[in-house]
Amino acid sequence: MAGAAKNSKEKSAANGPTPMMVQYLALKEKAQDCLLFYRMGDFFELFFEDAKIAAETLDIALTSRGSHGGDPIPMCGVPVHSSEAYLAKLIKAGHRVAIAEQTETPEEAKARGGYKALVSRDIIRFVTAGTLTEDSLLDSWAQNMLACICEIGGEVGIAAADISTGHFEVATLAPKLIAAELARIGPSELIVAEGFAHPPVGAIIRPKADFDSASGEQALRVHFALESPSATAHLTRAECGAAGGLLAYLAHAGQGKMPFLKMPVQRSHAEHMLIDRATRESLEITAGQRGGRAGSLLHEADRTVTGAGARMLAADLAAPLMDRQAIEARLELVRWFHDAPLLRDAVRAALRQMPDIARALGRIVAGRGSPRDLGQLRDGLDAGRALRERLGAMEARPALLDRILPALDGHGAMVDKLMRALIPQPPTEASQGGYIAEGYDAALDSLRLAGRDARQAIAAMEARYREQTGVAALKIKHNAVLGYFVEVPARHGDALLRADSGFTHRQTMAGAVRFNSPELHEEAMRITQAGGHAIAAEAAHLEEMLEAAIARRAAIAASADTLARIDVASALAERAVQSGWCAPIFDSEPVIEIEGGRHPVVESALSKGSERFVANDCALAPADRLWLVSGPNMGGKSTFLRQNALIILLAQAGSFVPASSARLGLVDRLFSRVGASDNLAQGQSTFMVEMVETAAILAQATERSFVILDEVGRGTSTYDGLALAWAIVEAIHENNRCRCLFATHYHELTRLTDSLDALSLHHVRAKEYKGDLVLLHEVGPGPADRSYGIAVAKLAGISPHVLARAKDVLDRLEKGRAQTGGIAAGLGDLPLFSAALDAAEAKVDSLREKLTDLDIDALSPRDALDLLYDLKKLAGEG
Ligand SMILES: Nc1ncnc2c1ncn2[C@@H]1O[C@H](COP(=O)(O)OP(=O)(O)OP(=O)(O)O)[C@@H](O)[C@H]1O
Repeated sequence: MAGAAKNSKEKSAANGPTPMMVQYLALKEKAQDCLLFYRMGDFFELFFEDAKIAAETLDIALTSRGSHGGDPIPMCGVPVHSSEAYLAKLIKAGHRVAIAEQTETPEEAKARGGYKALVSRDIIRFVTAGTLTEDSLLDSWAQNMLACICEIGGEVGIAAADISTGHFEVATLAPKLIAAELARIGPSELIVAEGFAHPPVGAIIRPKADFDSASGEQALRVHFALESPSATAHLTRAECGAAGGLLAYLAHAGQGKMPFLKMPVQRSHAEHMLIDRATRESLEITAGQRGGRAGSLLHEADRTVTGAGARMLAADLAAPLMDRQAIEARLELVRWFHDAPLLRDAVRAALRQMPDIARALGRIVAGRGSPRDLGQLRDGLDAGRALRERLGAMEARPALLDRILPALDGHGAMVDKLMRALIPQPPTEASQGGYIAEGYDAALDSLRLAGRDARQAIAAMEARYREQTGVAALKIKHNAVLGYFVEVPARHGDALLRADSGFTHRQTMAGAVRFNSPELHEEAMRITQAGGHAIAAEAAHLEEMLEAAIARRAAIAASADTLARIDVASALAERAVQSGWCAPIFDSEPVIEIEGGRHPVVESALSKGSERFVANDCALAPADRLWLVSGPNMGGKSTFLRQNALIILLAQAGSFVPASSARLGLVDRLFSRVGASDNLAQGQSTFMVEMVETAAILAQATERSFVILDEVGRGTSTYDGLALAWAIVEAIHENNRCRCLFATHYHELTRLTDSLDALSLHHVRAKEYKGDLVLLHEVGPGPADRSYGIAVAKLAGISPHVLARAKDVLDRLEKGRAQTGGIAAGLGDLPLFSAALDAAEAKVDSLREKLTDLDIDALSPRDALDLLYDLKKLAGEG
């Protein structure tokens, strides 16, 4: 095994652990529940439980080395040069890793403590899902958020950051809104203060002291070098606490080395449409059912051409806006690109070539910047400058563009310097040099020239030696251990081994003999010296350029944001053109008037099979705000419900929408309860989940909200389900008074139109043609005439005799329903429903009234007979 320590250090001494083990255990103590990558030469090695976990996750061999307390020590290792790939796998599997590096060379250790001295090691970094900056460990199109929450004085502070780009935000929330806010942020790592009530599953608990609001505010001031206390005065105590917790965690993860962060943006949850986790999942906004992007709205809408654009679009869709002006500003920019196809193409072609400067900057500020990262800044900022000139020269620019374009200015001096200093394609690895361009530094050029001269001299020497010795196979080679040497095949070795040959023997191999010569030694020295000086000179230039980039980090990050916004707007314009999406119009009234609406994901799936999507209208307004949608299974109810929710979401994110026209009143909260998704992993039954989510909707939906409910109640027995659905519709109509689409198979619910005046009935059309069911996917007014369940079963291929039997059973059930009034018989007693029944009861009561008022003794036989006729008539009418 490479990198193994000396045996003497590994064996367990009879009287206690070896010095190496003592060092390892101390580092492991510091690493706590993180896996410890312990550097040994060219390997990172893991021991004990860590080794077992890593071997299993990485599918690498588990061996053992030495013993501890009498037991063999399990061990596995990964080569340092390929460790990123292994790290990525461990992080994906949910682990965190502490990297323990050698902090001195073996020579330094020897000089310090003699031959047996152990090289000192320390943890230099914790690699965790939320603190990554490496390209290879991140998805270019997705944000990578680290979030932090704490509670101070009854309020919850949230701080969230993507350190790969420097994005940093804080917010204060009421505790009940935490889940929705976390669902929007979608952190890959969540930090929670010790003692936080009900920490979310998987959260990492950190000491309470890290979240102290006064020290948090102080930490912000120090980190951002803020001189005036007023710079943080707008932040709440909860926000300062959360930001402090986040900074403390980052300092811990980087072991003092802080990553790139912009000044925190203070968010108010009222800025965004509130969308809880269940709604996000059911609408598949940024992730499809299987977790990835496939099948999601984001996937369907995304035509961005840069990683930064894709990340911004994901963030926009995750947080639709509530500010009409801000939405309209975004829309204006999309429309501008929509109406200018040539410009759009040119801008997208330019953006496509641009490197990801936000992430390059993130690596630079985190202290892991490479020549390649500087090359990316150079190319990205230069292309940004060209784009700025082009767009700035256009007429009738949208206001938003005018606002963001200036952020592309001001990098001229830096870009020019990087252009002169760097070669066109600088490498990621700096240690070998070669990335500073010729002509940038005369001293460096002459060092390189000296090296080149010496290499040429060595090449000439090789030719001369061949001639001199008569050995045509003689070669001058180089390796890391010997440096330069002369090599001849073994059978020619004797000629050079002679004392007067001018060569000194260095090594005999199986098939070759290796020599040195004073002349070769001299040239080799020249190369090494010149090379070493050249590398040092390049490193000094690199350092200086990295520092310069760090000093300009805020301006570079602002440029990256501008480019991302231009990418998002031009991509949404492209998407709109591709499928004929329209610009939504906003209205101050809480209306939803959508004509020709489509579900973008279903439409695109159908178009792959050359099927046509049937567009449908939706018209909700205060006086007709609750639609009950019925119709056959597979008829398109769920699709209709979702498409309206998605159209609203796209519109408020500043996108065109898949419809022929859309007039919308802003929606403050969007709720969707669609389908019965199992949540067994969390120990809750389907029905329980359904009710928990519905309860949240009833508690939170306002008059400005939009709710879609799909077959709520179907997760339990028919009677219970109908009863709940009934009560829920009433509550939404009477209490929440929000816009709502409610899909149901309970035909009985249609009776609610009698009592709920803002409720109307709609259905998805179907017809039977030659005994087969044809689903038209058209939404029309009125209730469905029947449920077609058996016809759908026939479509699905249920065998004819099972269908025939089902028909018999259905006939009997329907007969029973006719006789008893069905399962909803008797619902008229409900207070809200009583109006309809009162009319009937009024007639029964007039009969009773007449009988009660009657004085039988005062009646003549003739009057009695007349009265009987009257009563009979009255009863007949009842
Ligand atoms: N407007 C439409 N145009 C064309 N095809 C559609 C349309 N709406 C739905 N479909 C097709 O019908 C399928 C079923 O739609 P959906 O799931 O919305 O039906 P549903 O009425 O909710 O069914 P169920 O009651 O069984 O849940 C979709 O997967 C899609 O292929």
